[in-house]
Amino acid sequence: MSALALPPGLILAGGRSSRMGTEKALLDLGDQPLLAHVARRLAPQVSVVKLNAPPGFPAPLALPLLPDTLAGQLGPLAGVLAGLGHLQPGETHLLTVPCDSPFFPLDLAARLRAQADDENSIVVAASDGRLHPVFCLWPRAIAEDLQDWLADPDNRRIQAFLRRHRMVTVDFSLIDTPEGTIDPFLNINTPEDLETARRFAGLLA
Ligand SMILES: Nc1nc2c(ncn2[C@@H]2O[C@H](COP(=O)(O)OP(=O)(O)OP(=O)(O)O)[C@@H](O)[C@H]2O)c(=O)[nH]1
Repeated sequence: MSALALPPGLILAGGRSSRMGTEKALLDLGDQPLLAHVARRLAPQVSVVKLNAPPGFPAPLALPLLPDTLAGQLGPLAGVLAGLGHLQPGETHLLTVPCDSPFFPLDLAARLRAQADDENSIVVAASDGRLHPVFCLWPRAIAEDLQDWLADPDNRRIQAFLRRHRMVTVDFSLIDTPEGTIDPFLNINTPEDLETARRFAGLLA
C-alpha cells in the first residue's frame, strides 16, 4: 500500500452537457442520478467527496460545493484549480473524477496513489491505450503553474498541460460482462451513451 494518505476527491460537474442537452449529472441510471453513483463509488476511496459545479447547482446530495474560481468555462482544468485551492494543510494531492462516468474502478485511488512517487508527478488513469486525464491524482505542487497556465484563455486542453509536468500513467483493464465488454471509464455524454450505460447498470449494484 502506498504511503500517500487518502486524498480528498472532487467530482467535476462544471461542464455544459451540450451533447446531452440537459444536465447529465442529474439523469437517472437505474434508481439513482449519475452523480449519486459517482459519489458512492468515490466515497470509500477518498477522505472527503466534494463537488465542482456552478453556484446553485441542484445536487441531489449534500456535498461541499466548489465552483470554478476563474470565469469563462475554461474546461475541467478550472475545476482542478478550484479543488487544489481548497486543499487543507497536510493534504498533498487531489483526486478528480468526472460526473459522467459511473463505472470507474473501485481501486482507482489505491492504484493511482501507489504511483505517486514524489510531490510533483501527476498520476493519470488509462485504459485501452487511451489516457483519461480527468481521472487523475493532482499534486498540490502544480497549483501555481496551473493558475498561470489558465490565465491564457487558449490554454484549456488537459493533455497540453500534462506535457508541462512529469506524468505517470496507470493502465486499467476493460471489464468483460455477459452484456459485453465495457471500458470502466465509459463516459456518458449523449443519450446514446446513456442507453449503453443502462445495459451495464448491473455493475453498479
Ligand atoms: N469546472 C469545469 N468543469 C468542466 C468545464 N467543462 C467541462 N467540465 C467537466 O469536465 C469533464 C469533461 O467534460 P466534457 O464531457 O468534455 O464536457 P461537458 O461540457 O460536460 O459536456 P459537452 O458540453 O457535451 O461537451 C466533465 O466532468 C465536465 O463537467 C468547465 O468549464 N469547468
